[in-house]
Amino acid sequence: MPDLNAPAPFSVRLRDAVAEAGAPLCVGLDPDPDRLPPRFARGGAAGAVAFCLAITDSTQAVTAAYKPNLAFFEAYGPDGWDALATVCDAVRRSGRLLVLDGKRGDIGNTGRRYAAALYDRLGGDAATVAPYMGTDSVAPFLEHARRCAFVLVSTSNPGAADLQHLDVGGMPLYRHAARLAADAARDLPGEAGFVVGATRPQLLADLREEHPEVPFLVPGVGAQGGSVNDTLRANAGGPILVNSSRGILYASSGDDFAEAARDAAERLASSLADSAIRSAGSI
Ligand SMILES: O=C(O)c1cc(=O)[nH]c(=O)n1[C@@H]1O[C@H](COP(=O)(O)O)[C@@H](O)[C@H]1O
Repeated sequence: MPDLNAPAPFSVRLRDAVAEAGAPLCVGLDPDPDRLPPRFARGGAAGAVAFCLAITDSTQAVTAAYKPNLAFFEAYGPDGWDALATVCDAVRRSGRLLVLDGKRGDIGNTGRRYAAALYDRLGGDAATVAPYMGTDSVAPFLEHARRCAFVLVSTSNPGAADLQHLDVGGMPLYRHAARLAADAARDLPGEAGFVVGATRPQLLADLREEHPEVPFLVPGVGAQGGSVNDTLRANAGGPILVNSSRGILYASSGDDFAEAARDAAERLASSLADSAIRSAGSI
């Protein structure tokens, strides 16, 4: 008998979350003490929690997923773990997808503990995973049914070119990373997704052509300069989450920060929705 209470596969939940939000918007939760409004910055880890909860409250109507970046919580020390757990609870209660961005990747038995922390303890629907230790380092994140391992395939930063774009046996290394993740997921219960930066839309288009059904997590719009239009055109209608962190979180540093974040999220969501319609028309 199927368990009717079990959550649906990640791809199904992604499709539903995007339909409910009206756009494939992922809001990154990167509470940076140097950027928080002063009254939150003074509050340490508790200030970061209060700030993130104000952001999730004000943006959730148009948001399909939230992506806490673990670095911004871990930097608070032991209190940071509690802060992260509180923010994760709030996201789960909101019904939005929870993507945990820790960029993990290690030998198998260590990887399994990372996966237990992110999926079982914190309740993440997905986690970001670094693939450069190979298949056995990605596999622990694919052993959990209904979860998605977003593998760092083609990242948004300038240094992506240092290794990921190198020609390896007639094909750039990032395409090997994508195939490795997709192949590993075939024999395991979890799903593989790819992190693909918005800053290089041609690479996104190439990956989408080869992997039409794979969910993409796309950071790099807004503060890093990637274009929403180019991203959605290159994506050709595939499953996608487009992340913005600083462009939403720090839209204002004043007392109106939550309203400013809501306005920024609404603007980005509506430009994502418009671009998706335009690119569907041009196919
Ligand atoms: O895995 C990620 O989320 C990620 C991958 C990547 O290639 N580039 C990238 O910027 N990120 C993360 O996405 C977020 C981008 O933040 P903003 O540039 O402020 O929108 C940060 O949390 C980064 O760590």
